[in-house]
Amino acid sequence: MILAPEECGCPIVEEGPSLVNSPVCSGNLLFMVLLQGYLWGRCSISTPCKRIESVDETEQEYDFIVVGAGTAGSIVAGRLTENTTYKVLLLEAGGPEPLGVRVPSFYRTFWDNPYVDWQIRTVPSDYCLDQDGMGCKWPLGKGLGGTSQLNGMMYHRGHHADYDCDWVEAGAKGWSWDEIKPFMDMAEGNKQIGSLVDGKYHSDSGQMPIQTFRYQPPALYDLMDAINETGLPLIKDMNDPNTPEGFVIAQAFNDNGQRYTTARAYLPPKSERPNLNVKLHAHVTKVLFRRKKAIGVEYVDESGNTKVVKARKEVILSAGSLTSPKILLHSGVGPKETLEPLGIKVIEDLPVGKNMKNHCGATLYFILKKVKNTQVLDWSALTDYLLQNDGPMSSTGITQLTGLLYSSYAKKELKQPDLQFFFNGFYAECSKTGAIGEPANDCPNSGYNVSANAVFLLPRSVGYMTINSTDPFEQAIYDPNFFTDPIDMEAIKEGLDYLHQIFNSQLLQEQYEVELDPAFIDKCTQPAWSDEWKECMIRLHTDPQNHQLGTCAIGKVVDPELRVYNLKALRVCDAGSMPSQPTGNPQGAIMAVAERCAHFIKEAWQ
Ligand SMILES: Cc1cc2nc3c(=O)[nH]c(=O)nc-3n(C[C@H](O)[C@H](O)[C@H](O)COP(=O)(O)OP(=O)(O)OC[C@H]3O[C@@H](n4cnc5c(N)ncnc54)[C@H](O)[C@@H]3O)c2cc1C
Repeated sequence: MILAPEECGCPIVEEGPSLVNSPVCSGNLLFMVLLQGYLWGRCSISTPCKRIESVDETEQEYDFIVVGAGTAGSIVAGRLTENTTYKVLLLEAGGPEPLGVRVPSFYRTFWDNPYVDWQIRTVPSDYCLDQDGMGCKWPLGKGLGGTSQLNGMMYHRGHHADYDCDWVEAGAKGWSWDEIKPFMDMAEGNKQIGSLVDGKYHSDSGQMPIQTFRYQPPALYDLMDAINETGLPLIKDMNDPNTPEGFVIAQAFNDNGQRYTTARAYLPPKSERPNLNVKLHAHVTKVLFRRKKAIGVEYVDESGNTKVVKARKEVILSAGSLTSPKILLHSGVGPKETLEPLGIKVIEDLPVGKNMKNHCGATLYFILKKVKNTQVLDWSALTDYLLQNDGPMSSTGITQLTGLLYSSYAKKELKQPDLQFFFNGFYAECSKTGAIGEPANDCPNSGYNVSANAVFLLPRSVGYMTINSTDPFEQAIYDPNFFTDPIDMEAIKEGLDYLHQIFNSQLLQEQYEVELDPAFIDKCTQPAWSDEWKECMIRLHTDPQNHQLGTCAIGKVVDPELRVYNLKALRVCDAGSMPSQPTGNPQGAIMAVAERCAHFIKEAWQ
């Protein structure tokens, strides 16, 4: 039933950008206006009684200050305030979660929207050449839930060797698989134990709901059949250590057809948790110190006023791997050769920002010349969604399929696949009029567009971030240094060969008549699929993942309990604290880092 707003029990406050002006879908005003209105009116989607309200003014002092209400920060603040004797302030530069991010099929809709995306660009380079020579675009979440508002929702825990070998060897003592697993379990609320996945490798007691999306488009099953035809494995659970390799419909952070950000999963409204104050539109500019002890932070509020707030016990930075180091640098914690020339007083000389790592790959664009029904957002999809939380709007199309394989550089005995594959298309994100059965916007003239990505998960190239200004509102400098190690390029080429096999399969050729999209290959004039062509495509259509980490790594900037070395009362708890990549999607590991961070803090202050 479609409910009228007054039946929700709390007033509906429309916040954040609307779907109506989405750049992904223009020209369908009436249908999109109605769709947005129906979503707001559906209480189980807009959940007005669970709204996280921002305090007007912060108090002078709190026990703990958490900076950033993103993926990790929401968990840290949610867990700390379970202890009702702690008064916690959660400061977030962005605003509330826009309603549209809850709809899985709109998962790309808010990329590049300044309300929810920091719109980060890396330094110009000889890759990401399809992005106007201005460096790579890195979408980065802003607002409640942080990047868990924008991401593809795939749940992966990484492989045991990521922790047992890579993390521990990098100095993360106490972070082996067996030691981190309890915290993964603490976060995971798996809804398919017994029906799809094995309880030995999953937990159902955590706060984050996890399951496969309810809906899979028919094209996804064709794609799986094509993969099967090429002889590549299909698996049921990519988190089962016995099946590390294969293609799978990923389990995702969702429930009842809706995305769950960590803010939604962990942060109760003010009425239920009075010891938690959330201040939105509060941009933290620096940490304040008395000698070597963090005593509070400075932030700028929505009116442009600079405020100071004190912490009795600790300050926890969870502003993400690209921003926690930036705040540290502006506070005087970082390499002295960076800080001194800028005139920033050095509080502690540490290699902040120096170990920036990210997964990297390439995107190939295809046209399906012979397509079946391509329109996936229409009245029928909207009705399925509103009435049953099901249908095309409740999933991410063929993006919910992923695959993990070994390149020739992987150590198979470690069961640590180092290539991952993603697919994009068949999203219910755009419609001309909402009429059932009409073709999608990009049909039928040239065909229907899909794309696929091959990503190397253990890149050898290491980047850095730094600042060259004392203005905390200026973007920092991000240089991922992709391909400085030639192995990274070679491994991605192997990944492209797998995609070639899949898209060249008899099934996809016969049923979809697939070909490379001429609009995306015309700059690479070498013979298709030659080594030179692949390198050209990789540099042109580079696919930097948004899995940046390591900028405040354990063993370099923070100790194994996530405390900044040689300073008191200051921790970094987010992707930046992770010393190296999990081989897969990182949010599972980031949630475990945040759970464990809260655990360390509670233990320290009990
Ligand atoms: C497009 C995309 C797709 C992805 N897909 C997946 C996926 O399918 N599965 C997966 O596991 N991972 C995925 N990821 C990666 C994953 O989402 C991120 O690694 C993770 O969310 C990062 O968590 P975090 O807590 O470190 O930072 P964030 O979630 O980014 O949180 C940082 C928060 O701090 C706030 N903040 C920043 N600066 C300040 C400041 N100065 N003052 C106050 N607040 C501040 C930010 O606004 C933000 O809310 C994807 C990422 C992207 C961008």
